[in-house]
Amino acid sequence: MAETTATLVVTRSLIAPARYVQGRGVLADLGRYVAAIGSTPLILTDDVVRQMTESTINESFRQAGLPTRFEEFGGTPTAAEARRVADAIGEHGSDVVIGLGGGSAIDTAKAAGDEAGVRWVSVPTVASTDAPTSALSVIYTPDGAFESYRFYSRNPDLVLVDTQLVANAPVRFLVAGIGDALATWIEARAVQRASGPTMAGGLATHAGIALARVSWDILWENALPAVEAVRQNLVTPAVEAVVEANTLLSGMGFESGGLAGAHAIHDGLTAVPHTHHLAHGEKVNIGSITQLVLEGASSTEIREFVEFTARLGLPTTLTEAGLGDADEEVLRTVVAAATVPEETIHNLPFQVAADDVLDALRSVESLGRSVRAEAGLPEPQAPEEHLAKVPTARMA
Ligand SMILES: NC(=O)c1ccc[n+]([C@@H]2O[C@H](COP(=O)([O-])OP(=O)(O)OC[C@H]3O[C@@H](n4cnc5c(N)ncnc54)[C@H](O)[C@@H]3O)[C@@H](O)[C@H]2O)c1
Ligand SMILES: [Zn+2]
Repeated sequence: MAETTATLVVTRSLIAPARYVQGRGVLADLGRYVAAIGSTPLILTDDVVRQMTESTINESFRQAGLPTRFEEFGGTPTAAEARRVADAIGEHGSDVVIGLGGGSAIDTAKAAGDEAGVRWVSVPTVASTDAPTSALSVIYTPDGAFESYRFYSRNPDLVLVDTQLVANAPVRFLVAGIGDALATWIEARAVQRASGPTMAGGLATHAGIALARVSWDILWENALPAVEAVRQNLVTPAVEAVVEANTLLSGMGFESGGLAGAHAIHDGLTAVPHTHHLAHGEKVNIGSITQLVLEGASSTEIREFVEFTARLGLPTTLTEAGLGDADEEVLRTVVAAATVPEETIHNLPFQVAADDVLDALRSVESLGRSVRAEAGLPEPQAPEEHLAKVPTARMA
């Protein structure tokens, strides 16, 4: 006879934003969509993004009968910045907060909205990460090192992407977003093999895994032509496809499919200042290659991935990550941070030892160099000192 003790229930879960809207010029409709969510929005953004969007938003909000209030974003999603913005939400009596810009402003808006108890909306102006769709924020220390994930009970009420804005931005953002999105399938399939937990909680649904896979397929087909188009600020079907892959499919795919090695290595890379010139998706690409090596993927698969991402302009060597001449102690710091017990690297379907991760990471340098040489691509370049911490409008 069955006992009446608690049973271990295996759950599968999928979470998603309430609405996703993408299209050229769609920022002009933001007011109409936001009016369905709240009546006193607060827009969190920096000066660069405000300048390129303010007149369109003013007009859109005027037509929708919404007041326009901007709050200047401090630049890093720290706990203190989230608190400050939450206080601003309370002060102004705002009932919805809009993260406008890159992943940092968007993550801060989510954190602040959660603290203040209001709804939140993502309006990415670059397709550089899959942050806009997720129900979590990545929180950093004031020095830019990974601190923690913060999970929320819901995804954004709206994600709205204007593809013309994305196409007008420096192409490096789109390339970084492709790096972030390619990792999604590499990680989701590893989590599936391990029957590991996803970021949404529980095991992955078939839908979550399928979204991760679709994102990968779209990128192999469309990433190179999309990058070419965005160099010329063009919105082509390939650009539309890649923006959706980077933002929606990768976002839902990683959250409901699971993270593993690539993002843990990314988090580890943030622990040393050498890599701070890289965008999120660029660091993730070093993580993807490291994970492929660590899990013993076939040499053909690894080399194809390295060549494809090198052609896109993603870093594929330690040299490009600023770690070309880093001593063992620096790499050990990266690995120690990547392998702390709470890290997603432990979702891989085998025991992960720090020494194995260290060697996989070290192997990336010669691997990346030899693939580049074979493919006739130029030698990797070390970052220049003057490069900013994140890509800005100055860096095409
Ligand atoms: N929460 C999640 O699920 C998740 C997922 C992936 C990444 N992230 C986080 O996202 C952050 C990285 O985001 P990011 O790579 O977008 O960088 P970012 O948000 O730090 O910086 C973006 C920069 O681009 C500029 N910018 C924005 N739109 C522009 C445009 N159209 N033209 C020119 N410049 C423009 C901004 O002024 C800003 O300086 C990291 O904090 C990372 O942890 C979070
Ligand atoms: Zn990511």
